[in-house]
Amino acid sequence: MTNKKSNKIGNIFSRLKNLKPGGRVKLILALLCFAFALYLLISLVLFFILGKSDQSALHVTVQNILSDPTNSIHNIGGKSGIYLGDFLINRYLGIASFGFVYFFVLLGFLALGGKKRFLIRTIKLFVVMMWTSVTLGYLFVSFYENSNFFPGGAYGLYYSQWLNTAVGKLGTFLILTLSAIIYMIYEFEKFPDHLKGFMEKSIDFVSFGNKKVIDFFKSLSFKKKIKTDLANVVSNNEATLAEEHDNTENNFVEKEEVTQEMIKEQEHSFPVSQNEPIPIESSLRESEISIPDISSANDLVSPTPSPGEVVQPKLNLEVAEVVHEEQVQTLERDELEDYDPTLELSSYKFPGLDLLRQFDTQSNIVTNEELQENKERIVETLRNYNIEIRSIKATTGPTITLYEIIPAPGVRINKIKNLENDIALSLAALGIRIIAPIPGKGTIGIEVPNQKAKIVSMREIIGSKKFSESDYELPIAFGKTISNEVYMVDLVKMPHILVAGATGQGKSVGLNAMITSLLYKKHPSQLKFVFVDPKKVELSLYSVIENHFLAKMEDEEEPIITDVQKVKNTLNSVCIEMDNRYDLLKNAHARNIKEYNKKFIERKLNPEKGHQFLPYIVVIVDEFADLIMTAGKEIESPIARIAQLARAVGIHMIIATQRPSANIITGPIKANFPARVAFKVASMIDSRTILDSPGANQLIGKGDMLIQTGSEMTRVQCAFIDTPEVEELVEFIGQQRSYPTAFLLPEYKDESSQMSDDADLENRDELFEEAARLMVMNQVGSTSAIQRKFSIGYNRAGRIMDQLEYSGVVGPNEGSKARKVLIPDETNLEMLLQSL
Ligand SMILES: Nc1ncnc2c1ncn2[C@@H]1O[C@H](COP(=O)(O)OP(=O)(O)OP(=O)(O)O)[C@@H](O)[C@H]1O
Repeated sequence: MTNKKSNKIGNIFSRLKNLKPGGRVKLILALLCFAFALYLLISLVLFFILGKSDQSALHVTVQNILSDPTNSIHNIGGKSGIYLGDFLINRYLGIASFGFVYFFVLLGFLALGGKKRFLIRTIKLFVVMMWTSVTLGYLFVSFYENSNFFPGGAYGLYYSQWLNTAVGKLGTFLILTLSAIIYMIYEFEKFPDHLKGFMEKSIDFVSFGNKKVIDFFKSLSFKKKIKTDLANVVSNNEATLAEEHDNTENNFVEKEEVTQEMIKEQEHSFPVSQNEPIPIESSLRESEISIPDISSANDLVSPTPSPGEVVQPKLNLEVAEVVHEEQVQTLERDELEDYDPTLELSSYKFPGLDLLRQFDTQSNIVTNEELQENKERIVETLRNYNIEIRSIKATTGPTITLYEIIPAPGVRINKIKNLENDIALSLAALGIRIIAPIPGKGTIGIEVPNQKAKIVSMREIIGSKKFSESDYELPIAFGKTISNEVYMVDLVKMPHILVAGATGQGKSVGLNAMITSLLYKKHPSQLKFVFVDPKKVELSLYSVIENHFLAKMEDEEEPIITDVQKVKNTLNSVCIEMDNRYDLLKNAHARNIKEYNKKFIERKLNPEKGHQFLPYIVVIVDEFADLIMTAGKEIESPIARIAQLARAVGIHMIIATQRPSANIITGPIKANFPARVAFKVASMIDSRTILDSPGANQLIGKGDMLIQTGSEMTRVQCAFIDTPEVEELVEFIGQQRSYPTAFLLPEYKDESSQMSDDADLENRDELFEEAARLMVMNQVGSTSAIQRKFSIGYNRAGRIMDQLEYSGVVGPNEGSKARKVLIPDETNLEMLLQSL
């Protein structure tokens, strides 16, 4: 070990020997500066301490320093020391002259290449020295008379007195204080850094571990050799002070890009570990704070030095206090605020009640006479048929009055029911309906139209507490019941509505009322309509709210779809939207749109994975009969599909027809539209088609309607909203800031263009072969079987089926029957597949 150490020392000297001439000059200059700084420091300090006893020497001049060899001087700096002390302290800047020591230290560093900020530091140093000198001259004038040393020097005294004469004592005081404050403000932030830098440099300077020296060595040309030394130093982990320089040097060699500033940063951030071996940079740092033996990190006890070994000065290891980071109870995160779907149109203003018309409702009140008259006639007619009644009660509605009677015991209900026409005759009124019994009441109801019907305005419905406070997802307010209650439903629960009524009975007004209630409650981000209007006039009003509330296919120009072919495409596109939404719901593990949107709002779903806030889509089809008559199954199939499945994904339908005949309202449609709304229809058969019971044929028109939800049937007077009101409403919405486009529905390829794709067996669907095997195995050609088995959408399954047909696996479409499978077994199928 001793040999190793002496080798290392030998290396240092051999390196010094190899210094280039330029390097040597720098080193010599630096050493001269440091030596002079030290000499000056000692001389100045001793001038203070021994100044009195060296009084005689105060008359030393530069000439007699060398010529007079007598040495009666105590200052170990000799005559020169005394001269310097006297000159700098008394005749020049006073105590501030100590700054010259620092100046020579800086010069030394400059010689070693530490050019950085030399000039600034020097300027600052002289400013501070001058200020100190003047201030001390100002404060300690008396010293100049009684003492052998002048605190501010002659310079300080001269300028303080010059200031006194110029601005007076107070002015001088203010100037000196103010300049000190200004300097402190400038320096305050940097002061700790400066102090630290100064301390480090001083320590480095004293301990020979100075970075400038290291830099100096670094710039020399003996890197290779030092690298080898480093390997030894690190592996043995027992470096001497000199070896640390090797380490340091080598570290610099390997990381030549590392700047001095970076080293400083590492110095702050380097972790202290007592168990792990100290990495190279650690040894560098420790060397810089003058801890010579880096092995002490693992082994703090130094071995007893053997003869010839260089004994290192024993240094205390200062262990930094362990910092205990404050702990928190819970992890605080910047929680993202909930997503607000309305944000994009946050300035959207909901329409106000003032857009709707107020009707005079007072003049149409049913009078008492009318009620009495009607009561008498009912009682009389029944008596004519020997039917006695125990009590009769009238409830006046907007269009009709309900007379509830309780017959005498023993009267057969059917008997009263059969008297419908007779009562109508005696009352000379149309639209009498007998409800026998009224469900859940045990009474028989006779609905008699009022002489003057009262118009139920949309305004009173929208303005009702029930509507405004409703928390329905998709509230639809229809109008008022017989008992004058606002009748409203949640479309989400319906989930689709079938509307029928003969022409002129209030169907269009009814549709407008439904749309209006939704427009009054929903923000454009929450609801989109798909309007299908083959009559082209009824729903065209709504085109002005295209970019707010409408949905359409991208390549579709008209927002209201009127062309039958386009209706077909749009409905199929809604089917695709439905399939897409199901995929999204499945990925989000949500059972319905409400859950899905809740998750999205709470930012639990990643938009980058295709998730988005899903608005409700309400498809409104006016004149459904026209469509079915022209396009038949092509319209019926997507409508039935949407009606069957779309509820959970927020797609709802309201379809209206003038002709509620059995060939229009077919089984699949009826089965999937449990909510029916009937305006007056032409015949009892029509009423049965729409409501599965008579009644709609007995209505009085003008918005008088029957609403059937499940088994419940309610007679309602539809709210009235006329065209100008609707125009004003949509105008109000339309003029507001909107989305750039309508809500875009997915692209749907028309079947005729699809046929070429489907027929193209080169581009067979990847599920084609598996689907073919499924068909052959089951011997049933069913599209829905493909859908179910492979969990794919209707359109894709249909395409696969077309490809199967084209390749001869299954036969052509046979309507409601399943297709024939043309391949008898799997062996034949495999042969066919190979030949394709
Ligand atoms: N709720 C209502 N209250 C009062 N009057 C109404 C109401 N609904 C409709 N009417 C009256 O009936 C007329 C016809 O209504 P509407 O246009 O809605 O009938 P429709 O069934 O749509 O007819 P079509 O099928 O021929 O378009 C209206 O102009 C209006 O005068």
